[in-house]
Amino acid sequence: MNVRIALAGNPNCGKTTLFNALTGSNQFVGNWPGVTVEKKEGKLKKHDGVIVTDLPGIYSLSPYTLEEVVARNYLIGERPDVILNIVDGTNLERNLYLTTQLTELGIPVVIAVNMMDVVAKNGDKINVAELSRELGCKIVEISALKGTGIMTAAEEAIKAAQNSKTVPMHTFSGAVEHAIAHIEEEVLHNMPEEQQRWYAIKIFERDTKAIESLGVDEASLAHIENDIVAAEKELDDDAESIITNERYVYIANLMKACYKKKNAGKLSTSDKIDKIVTSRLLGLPIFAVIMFLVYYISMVTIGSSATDWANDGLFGDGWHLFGIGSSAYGDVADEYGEAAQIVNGYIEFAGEKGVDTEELTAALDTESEDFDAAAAKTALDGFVNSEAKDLGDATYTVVDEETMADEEVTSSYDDLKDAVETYEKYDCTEPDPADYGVWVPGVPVLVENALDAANCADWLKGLILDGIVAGVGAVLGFVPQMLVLFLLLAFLEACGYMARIAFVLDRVFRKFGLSGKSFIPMLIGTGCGVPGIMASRTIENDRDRKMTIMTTTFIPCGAKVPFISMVAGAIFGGSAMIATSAYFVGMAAIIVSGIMLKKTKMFAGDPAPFVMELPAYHLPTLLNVLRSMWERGWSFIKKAGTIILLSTIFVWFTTYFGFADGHFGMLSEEQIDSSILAVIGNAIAWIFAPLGWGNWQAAVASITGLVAKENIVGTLGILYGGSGSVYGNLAQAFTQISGYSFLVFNLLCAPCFAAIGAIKREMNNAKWTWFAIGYQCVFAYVVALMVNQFGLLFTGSINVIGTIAALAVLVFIIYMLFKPYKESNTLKTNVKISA
Ligand SMILES: Nc1nc2c(ncn2[C@@H]2O[C@H](COP(=O)(O)OP(=O)(O)OP(=O)(O)O)[C@@H](O)[C@H]2O)c(=O)[nH]1
Ligand SMILES: [Mg+2]
Repeated sequence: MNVRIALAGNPNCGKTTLFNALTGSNQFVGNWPGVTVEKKEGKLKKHDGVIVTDLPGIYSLSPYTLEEVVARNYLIGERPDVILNIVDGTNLERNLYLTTQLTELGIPVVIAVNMMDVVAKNGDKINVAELSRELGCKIVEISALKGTGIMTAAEEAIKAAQNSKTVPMHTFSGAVEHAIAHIEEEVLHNMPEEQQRWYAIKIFERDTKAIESLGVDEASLAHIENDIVAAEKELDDDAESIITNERYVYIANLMKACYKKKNAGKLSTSDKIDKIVTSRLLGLPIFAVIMFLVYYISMVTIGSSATDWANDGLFGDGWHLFGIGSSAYGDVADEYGEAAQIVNGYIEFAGEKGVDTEELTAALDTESEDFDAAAAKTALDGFVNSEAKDLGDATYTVVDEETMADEEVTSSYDDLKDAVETYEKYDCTEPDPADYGVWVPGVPVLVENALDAANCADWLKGLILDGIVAGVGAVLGFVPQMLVLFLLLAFLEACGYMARIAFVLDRVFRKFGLSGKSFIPMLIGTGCGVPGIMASRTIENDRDRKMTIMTTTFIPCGAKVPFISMVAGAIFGGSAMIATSAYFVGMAAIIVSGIMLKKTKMFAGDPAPFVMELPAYHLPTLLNVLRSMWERGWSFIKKAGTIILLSTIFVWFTTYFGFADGHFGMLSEEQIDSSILAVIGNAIAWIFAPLGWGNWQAAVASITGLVAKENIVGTLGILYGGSGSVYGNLAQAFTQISGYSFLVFNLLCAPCFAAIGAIKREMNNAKWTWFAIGYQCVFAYVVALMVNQFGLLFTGSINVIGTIAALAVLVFIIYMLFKPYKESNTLKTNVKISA
């Protein structure tokens, strides 16, 4: 027995929630219309041979947007065995409009009235028995969220598929029915009887698609037209409006008979919240504050401490279990570190002054095999009591660990004596973190020990440690931060606030050629650009949609976050401003591109009205929020285990192998400049020289970023790993200006291959795809050029040609921004306005 159940209903009525509950799938659920944009199939739990299909939401069977076409084509073209019509019980009147159409298709229909938990809480009453009798189909009350009634609904659907027909109970007024009967007789008599009515009504509405698909001939059409015109005359309206209006009148009567609202006329809580949140005055400021909080919490407070743990602890030297002992150890380590710095500085200074310090240095070397604390103390005491006495103040250089900057320090003889005392207190040995609480070694340490124990070959050890662990670890280190970000976004989505933002932002977005609905693709794009680009399907207007596809990936996606954090940490001392500014740069890029592109011929067209329903606010379930957080986070982790792993292995091999000293082989740290990768990088680095970072490492990282943006971090991690910390080496390789230019370029340029694929699919046109990618790359290049050149200008090191080029670009952009443009006030295409 094979049964295909289709879940059909208005957007945001809970189809996907029900689908997940029935099939055990994990499809995305969000509290706004248009979450599902493709049909999804799943097997019904505990029932063999029953396939459930989740469809995008539709308001009617006359589709406006792309994803509505998907749903309609499935219902009409593939004809499922039964339709399970999900109806939002809190929005009965509007939802039943679709129901009246579904019952005409000649496919058995079972209605599931969803959100019954909310209906009950509001104290509203639905007379299900009466409604079922009026509509002619079985009705089940359910709550997809709580899981009540859902199996009953599915089982009723299976029963209906096997042995019942749904006969539309609703009839139109006499003249219309007369015309419909004629149409059925004239052109549809060859069709199975139950399917005739739906097509007859469509032909009555003069639906060109239906007429074309049936291939109705001219003569019959002319014949039918007489009946239609007669009905139009009698009812004094056009055919399509007659049908729409009569459906609404019918539903209004149904509602009177079957629905009792408890607090009729009063504002609901959602309405009250919306009065503030979407108000003209407060809407935008509230949005700004909430977004700031989201990024502050995830990037600065919780997120960054979690990320520090992951980077320095889990994928670093190690960490204290539960953090116990880490502050005690921190104090001790600081005390020892300061003392050691003075002691070493003094010895270095003495060496410069001609004192023979060789023996002393050897005695203090804790790495050496015959290190002995007592001997070290004796040697040091000897130094303090004789040679050091005559030296006076010592001046020496210290290298700052974070910034790698050199610093001149002067210490007196008394400082030395104090320092030596402290130093000897620790037996001239760096304190061991394991003495303070439970010390868990980091992954690299564990792996290194294991490899040493296994007597692993040097090159393999290098590949595993410097290649795989360093590269993949650098990416995974950012998982905690991203999970916090995704958690907060999932909450905002699920409670219903995101839909409000689309509404609030529409007033702003409209000014630069986008729709408020473009916000949702961009928002989803903060997680990953691929679903972000796909979400643009809900935008009705073709121009708005293309523009959204082109600009969505300007917003930093999850994969770009690690590299933004890396630039901020290494080059800008960990400033939170950098991460925040990346989102502003992304936003600004969208705005500027929108305004400029809108004025080109390609994007000229009709303005589109904003139509979107605002879902009721509700407190999301913890499970749903966690699920959506995990979905996004998991895809990030999965990528680290596959594509990023392969890329890091590739980067490692090409980094450590190459031609040096006349033969091909493995290179030492100092010879990296002759590696295969360096040769490739050097060949293209000149392109980026005007942007301030014409070094081969950065060029290579930008290229590997096209495979997956996480690779930028992994690649830089390997290329700048060498001796010293990655951050320190990066700080030396970039200035703040060139670092920011590097960030801006990689933020705005073409997205990863997966997202390019999504652009191609959604544009469905090679020319547009290339235009989009080309535009993104050129735009990224010129913005980075301006950052670098104007930055240099302000710091006084001018490059004449570069500055002129940057100025020319700036002038062009300003010209495009202020070039007069008038969007037509009238619509050029015909738009139907229905009730
Ligand atoms: N209170 C309550 N909320 C529900 C119920 N069913 C679904 N929801 C919520 O309604 C919102 C929309 O759910 P989805 O399953 O994404 O709706 P959909 O019909 O698939 O929406 P589209 O894919 O946009 O057409 C989510 O926030 C759900 O948590 C229910 O029975 N009770
Ligand atoms: Mg859905």
